[in-house]
Amino acid sequence: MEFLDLPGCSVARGTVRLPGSKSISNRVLLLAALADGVTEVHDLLDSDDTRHMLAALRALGVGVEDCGNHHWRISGMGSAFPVKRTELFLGNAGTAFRPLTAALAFCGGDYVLKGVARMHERPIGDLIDALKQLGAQIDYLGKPGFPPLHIHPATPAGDCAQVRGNVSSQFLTGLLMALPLRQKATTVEVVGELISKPYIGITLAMLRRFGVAVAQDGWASFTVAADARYRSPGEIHVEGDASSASYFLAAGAIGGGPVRVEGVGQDSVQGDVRFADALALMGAQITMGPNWIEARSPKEGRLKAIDLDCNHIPDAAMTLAVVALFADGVTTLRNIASWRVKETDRIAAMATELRKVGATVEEGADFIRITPPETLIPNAIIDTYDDHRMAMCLSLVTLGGVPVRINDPACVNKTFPAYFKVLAEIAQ
Ligand SMILES: O=C(O)C1=C[C@@H](OP(=O)(O)O)[C@@H](O)[C@H](O)C1
Ligand SMILES: C=C(OP(=O)(O)O)C(=O)O
Repeated sequence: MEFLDLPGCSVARGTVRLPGSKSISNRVLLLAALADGVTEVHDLLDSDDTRHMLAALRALGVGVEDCGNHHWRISGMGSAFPVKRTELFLGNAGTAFRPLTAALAFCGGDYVLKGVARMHERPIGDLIDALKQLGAQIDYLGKPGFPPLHIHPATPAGDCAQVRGNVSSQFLTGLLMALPLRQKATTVEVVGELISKPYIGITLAMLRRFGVAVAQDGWASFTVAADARYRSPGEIHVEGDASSASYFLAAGAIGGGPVRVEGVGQDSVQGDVRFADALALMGAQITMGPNWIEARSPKEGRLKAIDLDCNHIPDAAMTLAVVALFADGVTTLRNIASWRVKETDRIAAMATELRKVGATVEEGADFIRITPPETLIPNAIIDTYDDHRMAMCLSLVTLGGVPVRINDPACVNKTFPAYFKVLAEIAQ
């Protein structure tokens, strides 16, 4: 489908059972593949990003069985893959590309890793530099610092590496996931600022579930012991996706509500549940249980603009940019430089598309500032830049009662193939 015409609506109400978390699904799949024993994975996300990870694991010789109803059985290989030479295509899945690069660097084989054109523009140099300090042998097949990559067997090397954390936390995540494969005590030190910290929290939580403890000195240094080894937890349940939850919570905050999302709540390991705090700051009524969150419009009056450092919620913060259209005042979202190196340059893309519906938007290297229009411009034709979050975020404009055309709606397949169907169930 080339485009999807969404009708204007004004009320959002209902309950949404969330699809599985992308971040947790892809971590669990790789750790289960590298563990001793069989792992029964429940509630796995079914989307392009997880399909790329599953296809890669199959190509590497891992036993991967679809038991139906989002239940997968992964037969762990115990620290190495049987297939020693293959080429993997990982689409635009950062959570597959970066951790697989790190893990395969220590698996003693020859591997070529490729992605879509945009993946070949997304930086990976800081990860490769750190892996090389640990003996990894990796060649760039295109532009230095970017995929595609050719990975060769590692050579013996030292026990400490430094990694820069200010471009993507996925580099540190990849390293942490790979360290137990070295069977040698190894320390990784973070040089300078570390962005998107809650994702490191997800990584550490998943490593713990698979039997690996990481000794931590704040966010500055991480050590994995020589005898660390992944062990299957037997069964594991994937939480609902907290970033996907943001669209429905925003809908509840804009369109009256209540909208309840089920699958994430106050017990979640995902940093993006903190999106609910940002909505509360804007005046939305938020309630939370262990594994659900509910959002309604403010008790009185309209939503209010905010000025917020969004470094801890880089993905869900995009949703705030659209909520800003419905808030009184000027909203500024800060410390979001990483938006520029994701599925597209998200600061530029968001600015362009919000202007189409009448907003005044200022952008800087690491911020976006949005002044809502008096009235939204109807029938905007929204471009989505092959970015699932652009499509999902901009669909919320319809809650202002204006129809919107979304170009290339299928880009939501990256993390949430059923998104528009679910939105139609709660938005009237
Ligand atoms: O580790 C993860 O699962 C992710 C980390 C974040 O990336 P950065 O660390 O590049 O901000 C986030 O944007 C991405 O969608 C998922
Ligand atoms: C940045 C994202 O994806 P990736 O995991 O490919 O980095 C995202 O889903 O918003």
